[in-house]
Amino acid sequence: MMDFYIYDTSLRDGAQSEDVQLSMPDKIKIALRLDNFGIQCIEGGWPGANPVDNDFFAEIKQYSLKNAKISAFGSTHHASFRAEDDPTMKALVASRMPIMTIFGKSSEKHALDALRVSPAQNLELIHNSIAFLTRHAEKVFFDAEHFFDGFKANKDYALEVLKNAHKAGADTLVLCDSNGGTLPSEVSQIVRICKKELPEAAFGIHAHNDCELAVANSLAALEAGATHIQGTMNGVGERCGNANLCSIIPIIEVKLGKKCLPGDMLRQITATSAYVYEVMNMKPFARQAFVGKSAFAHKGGVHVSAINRDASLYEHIKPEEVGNSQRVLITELAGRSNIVSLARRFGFHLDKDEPVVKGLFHELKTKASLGYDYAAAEASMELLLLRKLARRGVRNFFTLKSLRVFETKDEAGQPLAEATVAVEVEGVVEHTAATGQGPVNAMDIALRKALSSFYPKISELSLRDFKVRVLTIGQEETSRNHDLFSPENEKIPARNGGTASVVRVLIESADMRGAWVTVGVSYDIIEASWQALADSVTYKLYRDEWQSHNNTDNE
Ligand SMILES: CC(=O)SCCNC(=O)CCNC(=O)[C@H](O)C(C)(C)COP(=O)(O)OP(=O)(O)OC[C@H]1O[C@@H](n2cnc3c(N)ncnc32)[C@H](O)[C@@H]1OP(=O)(O)O
Ligand SMILES: CC(=O)C(=O)O
Repeated sequence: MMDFYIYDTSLRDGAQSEDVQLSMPDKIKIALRLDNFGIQCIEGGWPGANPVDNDFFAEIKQYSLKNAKISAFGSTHHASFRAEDDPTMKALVASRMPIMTIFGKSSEKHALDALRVSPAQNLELIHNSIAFLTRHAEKVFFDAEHFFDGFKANKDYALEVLKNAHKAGADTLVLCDSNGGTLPSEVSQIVRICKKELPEAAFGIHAHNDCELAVANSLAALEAGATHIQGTMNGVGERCGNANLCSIIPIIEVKLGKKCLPGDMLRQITATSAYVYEVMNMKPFARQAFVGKSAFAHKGGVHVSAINRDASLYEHIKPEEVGNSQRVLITELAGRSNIVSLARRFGFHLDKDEPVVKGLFHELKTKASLGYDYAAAEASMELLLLRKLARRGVRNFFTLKSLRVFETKDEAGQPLAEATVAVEVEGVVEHTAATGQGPVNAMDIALRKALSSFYPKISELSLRDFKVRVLTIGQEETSRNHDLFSPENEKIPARNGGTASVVRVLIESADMRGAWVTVGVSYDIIEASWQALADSVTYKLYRDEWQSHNNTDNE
């Protein structure tokens, strides 16, 4: 038995988000994943509103869901029809979904200005629509749209709407902060009054995030007695979004010690959030509470020093509880503790005072201050660490003997890039040339050609992303850092901004085992790209060798 009823509206209100457009198969994929995750009710869309939603309701019937019931959403019937003749009501019934949710106006202003019906007529629309649908669904939920604004304008009318909906047979009265402008203290107070006026009714909350308060408002309602919470995965939704279930669910389970998911499904929430982002074709929000990439990422040396002693000193819950993990970042704000922690991740137990830690600390910190973003390029950081520790066979798989890149135009005036590369592998020099779509592509093709006879698996490597960023670190900053660190520190020659700026290149590469990111920094974009490319290829070769070495050991 769950303490709270989670109602997901990602496929309906989430799809009202400006940057979300879901196909029918996308909706099915998300619904199946949310069912698996343990959501109790999934609002599929508005039957009759568009072909995708119609197809979704037809298709979802082919699946037997283990946790969720699907709800079909719509409005109260139109004033010009009787409930039984209204197209929206008919489409809801035709969907044959077990749960039907309708929204109706709970503010006089909305009845008068948006619907252009009298407040008394609005009450009739609500009553007739709910009474009609209760004959066709297992449950009917009533979304009291603009409830909090309506209550503040005319408390008696807003309460009359709820009483009317309850009398008509609505199973849950869902109080909506449709414009997202209500404060938690108001939500709390208003929900308590509603519960007092209708002690036998079940209450829900549907909050929007226009004041960044949707989660806080949902929790305020829940603490005041609401048991049904509507929200979306990752908080997607119209305007600034809906209450984020990826925050509400962990708060209910971990902070309040109540249940809203079966068993230990909470551990799946980070993966489920990522899946929904992927299907919605959205970039995940790194700083998202609980499930974001940065939710348990530690950058400051002081923090890392403390978490190495006890993670709870800077973590409010254990990341594993929500299926996330701790990350320690190596940046200009790192201390030696960051290095110790990083090394431990790769299986090396180092002491903070070991010379190798000090050396690594200086090198990583100086490079970070010069623009090498090791938080983004973890593969480059791993290579640097392993090289410094001279462990795990990170060797020079190849030595660059020469590199020439030039650009010309073909007869049609199109740009043509050509690269020639000479590399030495175990005493043998290989010299190749290639043309490409741009200088980096040409360099990439030429390098792989040169290495392919030595390392045939190089053909598995693909470059997935290439990002260039002009850095704004000033020259003064570089010299200040040189005072701070040892003289052998890498120096980047003077830069004057504009076209002489230093650039950072990040390359994301992949093979069948996964993806990795490498970095290069220089005032010369070709050199920065070369550094990132060389690290990418080295990382692939090192990982393959390490893997086959481990497999041999295990046989
Ligand atoms: C708070 C919310 O998020 S509610 C959900 C909002 N979501 C959507 O609107 C997405 C789906 N909507 C649609 O596809 C279309 O709006 C449709 C198919 C539902 C209706 O399209 P149309 O018939 O062309 O109407 P249109 O969208 O221009 O206007 C909305 C109509 O709904 C009516 N309406 C609005 N709220 C309600 C309500 N609670 N009860 C009954 N009717 C309502 C409006 O009065 C208006 O009808 P009118 O012009 O006759 O007064
Ligand atoms: C019902 C709904 O989506 C709202 O009031 O915001």
